[in-house]
Amino acid sequence: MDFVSYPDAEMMYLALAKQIASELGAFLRRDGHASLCVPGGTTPGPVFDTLSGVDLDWPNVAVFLNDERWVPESSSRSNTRLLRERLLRGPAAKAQLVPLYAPADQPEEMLEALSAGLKPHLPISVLLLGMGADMHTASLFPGADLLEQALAPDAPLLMALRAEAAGEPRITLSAPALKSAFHTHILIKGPEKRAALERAQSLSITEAPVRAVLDVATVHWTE
Ligand SMILES: O=C(O)[C@H](O)[C@@H](O)[C@H](O)[C@H](O)COP(=O)(O)O
Repeated sequence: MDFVSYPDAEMMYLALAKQIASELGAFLRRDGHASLCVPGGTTPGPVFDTLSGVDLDWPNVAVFLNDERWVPESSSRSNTRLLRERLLRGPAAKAQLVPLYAPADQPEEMLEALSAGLKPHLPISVLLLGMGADMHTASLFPGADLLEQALAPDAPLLMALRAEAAGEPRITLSAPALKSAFHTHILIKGPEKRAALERAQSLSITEAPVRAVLDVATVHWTE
């Protein structure tokens, strides 16, 4: 794991947005297309604000979430809503949004259709992840009902998971799908998450699911 500590949040958001843009740019020049997989939650908004204004060949960038809470976009809990409001604006409005939600009572009903939409965009060019203080990443929560299956090397691309800490049912990329990424960044803020990250390194992967990606990730942190 690489660990980068920044003097303040503003510098971290700017540096990370710049790095992601440059990694996407390299894929676009080489392959003509790229994919960007991003977290929801409260931390990444300012990175999205900067990234959305960067001049890139956005129509050839597929953007999708690491995971989604099973709520419609009208809910303030919707990660898709966050993406539309903070990332898919300005120049980045031309990116292709690959959905991780479709109206249905339960995520299981949509797994097949959503996986089919996602498959053409794998492996992920650039993966940005968040992490909770409980050491979950994406919706790989400690104690989730299907955690072991989602961590297994032969896990399907997308899975529906339920966990007490998660609130709603979740849909999430599985560990092997996340691990396929060419570039992996984890964005965390504050002393509690830094301590959790350190603790994660001595725990098992089911206790600290973020370990699934730690050895290939660059962690970006500030107070
Ligand atoms: O839907 C979600 O909640 C996310 O995708 C999740 O994995 C998030 O990245 C972490 O929970 C950290 O969330 P915060 O940035 O809000 O602390």
